[in-house]
Amino acid sequence: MVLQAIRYNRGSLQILDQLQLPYRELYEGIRDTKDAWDAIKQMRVRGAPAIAIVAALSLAVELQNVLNTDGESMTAGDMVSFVGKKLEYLVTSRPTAVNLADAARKLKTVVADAHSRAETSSGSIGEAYMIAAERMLVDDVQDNENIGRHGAEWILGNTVWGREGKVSVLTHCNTGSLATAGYGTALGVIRALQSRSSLHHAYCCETRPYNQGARLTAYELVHDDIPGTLITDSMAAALLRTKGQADKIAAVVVGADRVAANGDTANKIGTYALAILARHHGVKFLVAAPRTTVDMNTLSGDEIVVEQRPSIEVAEITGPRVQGSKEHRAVDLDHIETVGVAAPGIEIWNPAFDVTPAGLIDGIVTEVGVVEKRADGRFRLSDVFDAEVRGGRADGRRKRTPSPSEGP
Ligand SMILES: CSC[C@@H](O)[C@@H](O)C(=O)COP(=O)(O)O
Repeated sequence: MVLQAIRYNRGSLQILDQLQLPYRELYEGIRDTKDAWDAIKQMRVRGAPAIAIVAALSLAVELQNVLNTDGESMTAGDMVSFVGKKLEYLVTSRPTAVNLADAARKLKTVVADAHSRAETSSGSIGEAYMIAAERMLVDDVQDNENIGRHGAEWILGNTVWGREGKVSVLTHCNTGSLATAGYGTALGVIRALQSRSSLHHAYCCETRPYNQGARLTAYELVHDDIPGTLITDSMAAALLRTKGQADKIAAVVVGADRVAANGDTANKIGTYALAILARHHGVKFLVAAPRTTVDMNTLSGDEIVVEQRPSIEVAEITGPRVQGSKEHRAVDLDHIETVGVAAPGIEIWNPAFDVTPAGLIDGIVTEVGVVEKRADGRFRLSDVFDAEVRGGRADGRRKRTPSPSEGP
């Protein structure tokens, strides 16, 4: 059965509560933007594309209810300002992933366009919003399948092990069906390699402090019968050194929360360390992300605001009590416990993301193809909006928005 983290029908939205995984598959109703804001902030839903889509759909659900109850009394102008305010509120839930801000910007444009039409009303504007938000859900899955295909082809064509036919890949955090509308980005590349029988093995890092790798990626690998092994983050160097050759580890593939115009990439904390390791060991380092993650308005990684998370995420771990003998361990879902793992009183630094410099990245895999560095050693990411990339298609332009001082 295909993993579905987001369940949506017009007027109804449910998310798979990721804080309960991998032990419990519990869906939770999202009735409005407040519910979505809380779920995003508390990381019951996480992952850059999933956050954006859940936020957008939560407003679609809220609008459906508003139109059913107060639709008659609302003018078209009321509706535009209602949607604008709700989108601005949603964007404050988590700062680093750009997909949410990008979705909000696009949806505001949809609403403004609907308002400018001749026979405009609160109902027609709400309808235009809902159609656009629903489209995002569908498009994200399609984009991820294309990312998977381009990434798999690139690895198979650009690495020694790939040309021999089978590769292993190391990944970080969770970038799969749970972090997106479906299929996944970096995990989509792994799925695509597996589907063409070109995957030898997938390794995933546990991803401290929140353990998205241990809890979510490992769960997806097991769910999809993909040969996989979990390592702690601190084992990555030893893995590449001792098993890199024997296991044909051809690439480290990660997702992204924001790719700046020069290719610097914000992703889950620990990604930068993996990029340095990959370079040292001659392993390719790929970032897999849809174009909604590419932010042409952020010129370099220095401009990316990295979210600081609460210190308890480092100092404590929550999970079900484990019982049984050494050989037969069993989790007791009736006893969820939080235990300390740090000395009380110690100061804690907990940035959720780090920025990998473009110089350490070999390719940025998007739904329109893989962007590689040009002869001058730099990425030209505007190519993804012109689709001048390998195997690309020509559509979806989104260039950097000029600042007022730059003129038209
Ligand atoms: C396809 S999701 C890519 C990234 O969003 C992912 O790797 C990541 O860093 C998620 O961070 P999270 O803090 O769990 O939302």
